[in-house]
Amino acid sequence: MNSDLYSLIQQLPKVDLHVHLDGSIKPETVLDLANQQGMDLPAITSSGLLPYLQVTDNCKGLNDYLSKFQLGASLLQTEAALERVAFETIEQASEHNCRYIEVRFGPQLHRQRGLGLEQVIQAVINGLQKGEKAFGIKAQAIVCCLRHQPASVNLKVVEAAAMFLGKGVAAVDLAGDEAGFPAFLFRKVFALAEKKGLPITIHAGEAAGPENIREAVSRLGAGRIGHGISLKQDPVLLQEICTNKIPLEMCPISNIQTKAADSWQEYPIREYFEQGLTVTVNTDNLTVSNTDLTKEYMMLAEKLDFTITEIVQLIRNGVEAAFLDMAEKNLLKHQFVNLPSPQR
Ligand SMILES: O=c1[nH]cnc2c1ncn2[C@@H]1O[C@H](CO)[C@@H](O)[C@H]1O
Ligand SMILES: [Zn+2]
Repeated sequence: MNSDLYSLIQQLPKVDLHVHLDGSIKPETVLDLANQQGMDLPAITSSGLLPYLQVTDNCKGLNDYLSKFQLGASLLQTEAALERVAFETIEQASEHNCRYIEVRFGPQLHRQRGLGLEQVIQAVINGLQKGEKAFGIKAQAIVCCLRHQPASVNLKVVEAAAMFLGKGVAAVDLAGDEAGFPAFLFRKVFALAEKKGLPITIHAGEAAGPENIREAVSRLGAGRIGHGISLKQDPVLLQEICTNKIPLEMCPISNIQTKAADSWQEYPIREYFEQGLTVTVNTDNLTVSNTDLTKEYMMLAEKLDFTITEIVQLIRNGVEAAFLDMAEKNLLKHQFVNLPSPQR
């Protein structure tokens, strides 16, 4: 590995628009929480826990990837645990000079011990706000609807998210098993989100074709798309997304692990970038994917020859795509004015 390049990338100010709380619990924190909660674990060291929390290169696909969330979620059932893990997500981001982050989670997954949706959301926001103060990072939450859950549950999630709009929640999302539950099933849910004025991002084109991306932007009101890997299969749609400046939240390391792309050579980020799409680079899941922002950009440099100038452009795209109003975005932009842009 080129360590000069690594430290240059690490030092660049960055943003992360797509990171899941429940996929980013530090293994040591899993041990600690299990200890506090009297819960049995399948291993007693943090390295022993990794196979239960993290995928390897042998990950078979998105559903295999999603199986790594069970253990962590079982420990995120109290306000204290949620607040701690939200805080630690900001702490981990700060180690890579992240200046703005949107952390997402499905509040309905954290009710096993009786918490209400609003209590879960408030606990996460509390942790994010503590992290903002401690590390000088601006943080917001994104609330996820889940594909395998009934509309009745997702509608309640949207209602709860709307109560926190402008008070820590930036947007709503749709996550989970894309191949099993296509986007058109969620029209009622996202009609409510639109009615409530919630910005919308949808995981689409990760484990299924471009029809889910089309549905997301044309029927569900998505202002951003999570991943969008299969967009290249529909050049007309690609042009529409480009013209309408709808950002793609790409997560390169996760996208290779879930087999959204079969190899780095087939990963479409460079062609999207060169065609003028608003491509952003994000982590998806710090623990499940064993990643961080520096690693993501390093892979783009090493596997796809992205230069520092190009990396800086990807970072600026992320700032542009943030779910912030004009005034807040302009404030954030101040932190990205004097970036080094030497050619490698
Ligand atoms: O890359 C992804 N694609 C689809 N769903 C995901 C991905 N990463 C995480 N989740 C899902 O989002 C839930 C809330 O955070 C997680 O529990 C997981 O099921
Ligand atoms: Zn995701």
